[in-house]
Amino acid sequence: MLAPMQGLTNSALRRLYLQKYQPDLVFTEFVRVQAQTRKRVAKNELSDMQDHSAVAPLVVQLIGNDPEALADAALLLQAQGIQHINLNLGCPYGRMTTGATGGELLRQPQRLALMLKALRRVCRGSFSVKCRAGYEDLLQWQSLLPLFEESAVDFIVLHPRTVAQRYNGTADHRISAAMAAATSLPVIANGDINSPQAARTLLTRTGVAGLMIGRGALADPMIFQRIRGTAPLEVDPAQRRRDLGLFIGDLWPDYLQKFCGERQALMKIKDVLNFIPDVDLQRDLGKLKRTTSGAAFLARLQHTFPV
Ligand SMILES: Cc1cc2nc3c(=O)[nH]c(=O)nc-3n(C[C@H](O)[C@H](O)[C@H](O)COP(=O)(O)O)c2cc1C
Repeated sequence: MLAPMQGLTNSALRRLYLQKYQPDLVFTEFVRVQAQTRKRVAKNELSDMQDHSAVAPLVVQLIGNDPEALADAALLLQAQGIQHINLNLGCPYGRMTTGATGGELLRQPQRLALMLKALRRVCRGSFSVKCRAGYEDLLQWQSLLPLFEESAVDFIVLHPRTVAQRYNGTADHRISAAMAAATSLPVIANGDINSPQAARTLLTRTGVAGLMIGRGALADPMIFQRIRGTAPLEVDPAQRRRDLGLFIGDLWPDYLQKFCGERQALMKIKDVLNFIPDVDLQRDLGKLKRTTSGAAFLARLQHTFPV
């Protein structure tokens, strides 16, 4: 499944992945649930959800801390046809002004239990959580697991770093294996899955039910197909350029349509380019990122990443 990534996995990017790269499931960026207003979810966030859910399941990820507001938001989304809800328990950049959210909630198990209960009560489709292994302690998941089991979540996405670690160090998938062995709930492993080979090893060695891939799927959109064996495991540098040229070229018209104006679309597509890590492509990607108009962007793309 394609991971939720704020600022990146908007409806245009998700649509392209579903049409061409076929993850089994896509997530929205996190959707902030407002406890202070009766609306609960901002209008622009709602409009970003109304598309492709017929092609593959769309999971809407909520972030918030108020049980009642979260339940209201889930009801509102379900009334709009959304069937799958996920709760963010991993974001390390909580907004403290409106109370602890995301990964911070791992420090508030009592509140968390109320939130899980409230959401489970109203979610008629799947209700899942996405969490870190712990706040500061990589073993905290052991005390969180009974909470997830009691509230009968449908699956757990585990990113086995602590919240305090943010993105430092590496995701320790021995923890994913340990969690999968400790519960009958499906555990989805997430974090640092950057190659189809690593993905396959994880699937065979850890007993997890599935994989969620974020940055690795931006670096190589075909990773889902490579894992399944419907695309080659490896490609030569010329093919790599062609694949990226196609990916970026397909994304551009959708971004132009989604974002107001060329400037905004350019800014947004450059955010995607930042996640392509190939050392030998950085010079050409740098030139692409320095373009200042749509025409220049396209000309440079066709010149350096011909398809
Ligand atoms: C730019 C960016 C934005 C992210 N936004 C979210 C988000 O909205 N919700 C969430 O649960 N995780 C978010 N994450 C975390 C990813 O979903 C994922 O857990 C993390 O990147 C580890 O997986 P990966 O190594 O496959 O990227 C974000 C990560 C990045 C890099």
